[in-house]
Amino acid sequence: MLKIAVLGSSGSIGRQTLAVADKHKKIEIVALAVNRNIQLLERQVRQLRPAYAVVYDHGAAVEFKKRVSDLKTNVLEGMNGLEEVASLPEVDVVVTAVSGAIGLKPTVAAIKMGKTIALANKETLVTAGSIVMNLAQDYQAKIIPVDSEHSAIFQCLQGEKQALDKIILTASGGPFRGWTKERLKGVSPTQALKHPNWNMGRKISIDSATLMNKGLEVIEAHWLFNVSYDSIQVVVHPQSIIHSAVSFVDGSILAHMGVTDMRIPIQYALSYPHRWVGLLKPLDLAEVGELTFEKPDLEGFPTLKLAFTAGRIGGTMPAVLNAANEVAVEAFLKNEIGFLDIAAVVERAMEKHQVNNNPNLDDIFQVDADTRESVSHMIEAKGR
Ligand SMILES: NC(=O)C1=CN([C@@H]2O[C@H](COP(=O)(O)OP(=O)(O)OC[C@H]3O[C@@H](n4cnc5c(N)ncnc54)[C@H](OP(=O)(O)O)[C@@H]3O)[C@@H](O)[C@H]2O)C=CC1
Ligand SMILES: CC(=O)[C@@H](O)[C@H](O)COP(=O)(O)O
Ligand SMILES: [Mn+2]
Repeated sequence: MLKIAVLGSSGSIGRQTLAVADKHKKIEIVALAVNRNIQLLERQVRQLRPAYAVVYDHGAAVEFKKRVSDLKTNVLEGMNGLEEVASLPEVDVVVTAVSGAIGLKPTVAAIKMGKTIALANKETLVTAGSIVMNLAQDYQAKIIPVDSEHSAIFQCLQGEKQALDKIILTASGGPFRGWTKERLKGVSPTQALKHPNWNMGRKISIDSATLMNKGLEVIEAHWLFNVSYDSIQVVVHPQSIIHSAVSFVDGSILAHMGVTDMRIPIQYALSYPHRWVGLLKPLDLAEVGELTFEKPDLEGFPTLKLAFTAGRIGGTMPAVLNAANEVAVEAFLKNEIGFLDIAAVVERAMEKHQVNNNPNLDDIFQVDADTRESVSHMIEAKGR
């Protein structure tokens, strides 16, 4: 049996992970964790009977403990709870499927116990990529990407990493591909949440609309595959059939294709280095028809350029990019700022930041907290 802990079990990736586990009876769920969606967590716990359930939010945890007092499940709360289940000796794989840099601490806890991490939470690598990858090496913890592009690249590179020349990261272009800046000014959260190809959580959907998702993925790819930023090319591919590609030194390009369903990369992260029979009807290329490619619009969607800049500067700068973006996306979703303000706020936070080139984890947490505070003030002042 493969014993797993799912951090973020009520979310898009978390629910799809449980669907994969349900199909493959060789997976046992040891722990589930959410922030505050205790309605869904209760259903999951009653069905799956994990040994542990974590509710991050204190008030929701108190209520949840009452609701499941008839069960043997140990209910934990807060960051300690997340770190505890990520470190359990009986857990083989920790699926990090929480949204945002909150995923960093439990991922580090899991790494320090030498666990295998099925990593969906890209913000962890954006915020502290160097530290996380070094720790993984020191503690011999494996990080298997879940993000569709990185799973694609990981699969293309099996056995051939030495001959890699370039990573070709595909981007759908989001719901506003081809829109002018003028048109983008007035877009609403409802419009921005409508991704053309994927059904995802709210934060990543907004990131896809601004192209920040691709920027975060560039930094994620840099750390996962140890490639320079000059060797990462972003190509807009509106059909999202090619999930990414790699170009080798001899000029050959290997691409990974599949239907737009995250259960495939989630399953691969759990089955690696093997392949299990899939849950879905495979892609029918004859039905796909056309695959098209174009250059990203860096003027209309400046977040991608900002992410390349933050990645190249390195040190604490990517943590600033990420924290500022998380706060700005939240504010956009609450209609406190406009769509184009997201990039403007991130750019301003980066301009104000004094980079620490060699941060430790405490420095990263401090920069993350300071950026959130200063960006919140920036947004408040804008609203006045
Ligand atoms: N969705 C997708 O297709 C893809 C997602 N990813 C990445 O995967 C991650 C998850 O995305 P997605 O599933 O879409 O996000 P969702 O918003 O759908 O789900 C987020 C999950 O994280 C939980 N969570 C948030 N904060 C905490 C916390 N402090 N403690 C415990 N749990 C917490 C939420 O709990 P609650 O419900 O209680 O708030 C929820 O279960 C992100 O980093 C995203 O970028 C990557 C590729 C594809
Ligand atoms: C499913 C997945 O991995 C998402 O990150 C997806 O790639 C978002 O699509 P775009 O950011 O390319 O629009
Ligand atoms: Mn992705």
